Amino acid sequence: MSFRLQPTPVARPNRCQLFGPGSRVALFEKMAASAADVINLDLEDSVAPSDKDSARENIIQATHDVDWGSKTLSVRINGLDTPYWYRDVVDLLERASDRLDQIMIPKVGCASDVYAVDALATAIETAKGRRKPITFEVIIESAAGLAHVEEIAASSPRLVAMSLGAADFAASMGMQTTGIGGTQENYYMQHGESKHWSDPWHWAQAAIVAACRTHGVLPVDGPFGDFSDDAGFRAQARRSATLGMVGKWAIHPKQIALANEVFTPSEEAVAEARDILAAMQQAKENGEGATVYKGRLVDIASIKQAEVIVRQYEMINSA
Ligand SMILES: CC(=O)SCCNC(=O)CCNC(=O)[C@H](O)C(C)(C)COP(=O)(O)OP(=O)(O)OC[C@H]1O[C@@H](n2cnc3c(N)ncnc32)[C@H](O)[C@@H]1OP(=O)(O)O
Ligand SMILES: O=CC(=O)O
Ligand SMILES: [Mg+2]
Repeated sequence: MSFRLQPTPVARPNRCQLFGPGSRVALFEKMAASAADVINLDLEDSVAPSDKDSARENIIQATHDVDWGSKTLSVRINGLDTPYWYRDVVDLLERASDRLDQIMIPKVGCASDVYAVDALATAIETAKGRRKPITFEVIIESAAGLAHVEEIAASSPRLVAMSLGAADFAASMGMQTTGIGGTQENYYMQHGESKHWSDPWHWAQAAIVAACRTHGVLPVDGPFGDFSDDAGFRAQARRSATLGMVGKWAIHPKQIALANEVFTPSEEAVAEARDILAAMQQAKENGEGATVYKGRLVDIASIKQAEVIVRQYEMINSA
C-alpha cells in the first residue's frame, strides 16, 4: 500500500439507480415506492427542450411533496454545454426541499466542469443558508471524460459517485453501434470457425473503477437500454460487479430487482468470505501468514478480499 491510504467511499447502498424523466410526474410515486437505492429524476436527455422548465418545476415540487423514504434522491441536471444547467442548479438549490441529496452532472469532460458547478452550488448554499450540503455524482460519457477520469474523480469533496454512460460514450468515441451497453455483435475475436465475443465497455469501466477507488468515489455502471433482455442485463451487471462497481442504473422498473440481486453479495459468497477470515485467523494463531483453504492459497491479501464482500453485505443489510 502506498503511504497515502485508499480513501473509503460513502457507506450507502447504491445497487440500483432508477431513472425517470422529470416531465413524467406520474412516475414519481412509483419510483419512490420502488426497491431502488437511488432515484435519479432527470432534467437532461429524457426531457424534450420544450419541457425543460416544467420538468424542473415538477421535480422541485416533488422534493417537497413525495415521500422518498430512505432513498438517495438525485437530480440529473443538464450538461454544461447547454443553456439550461445554471438554471437547474440555481432553482434546485434555492427552492428544492432539504430532501434533495445529490446533483448528477452529465457529460463531465474535465475537473473544471465540476469546479464550476461546485462554485455555483457553494455560493447558493451560503446565500440561502442551506444546512445540508448537496453531494455530486458525475457521468463519464465522452472521450474527454475518460481521458481526464482521474482528475474528475479528484475534483471536489462533494463528489461521491461516478457512472459510465454507455450511450453518449459510444457516440463521443465514434463507436459503430446504436445499442446502449451490453454485447456488441461486431466486437468479437475469430478462432477457427468460432467467434468469441469480447466486452467493449471493459476498458472504460476499469479506468473508472481505478480512478474512483483512488479517490474514494463509488463506481457505478450506467444504462442497459434493452429492458426486454434480462439475461443481457444480468451478464453486464455481473461483469461490472466483478470489476469493482457497486451498482447499475435501471431505465425501466424491470431492471431494479436484477441490479439488486447482482450487487448484493450472495449468502454463499458471504459464507465463503467468512470461512476465509476464520481460516486466516487460525493461520495467524499458528504464526502463519498463508494457509490452504479448500485446496487453494489464502494469505493476508485474502483477508482484504473477503472483507470487501462481508462489509458490502453488512452495509446493505444495516441500511
Ligand atoms: C441514456 C440515458 O440517459 S438513460 C437515463 C435517462 N432515461 C430515462 O430516464 C428513461 C427512463 N425510463 C422511461 O422513461 C420509461 O421506462 C420508458 C420510456 C423506457 C418506458 O416507459 P413505458 O412505456 O411507460 O413502460 P411500461 O409500459 O413498460 O411501464 C410498465 C409500468 O412501469 C411504470 N414505469 C415505467 N417507467 C418507469 C420508471 N422509470 N420508474 C418507475 N416506474 C416506471 C409504468 O408507469 C407502468 O406502470 P403501471 O404498470 O402502473 O401502468
Ligand atoms: O447518460 C447516459 C448515457 O448512457 O449516455
Ligand atoms: Mg448520456
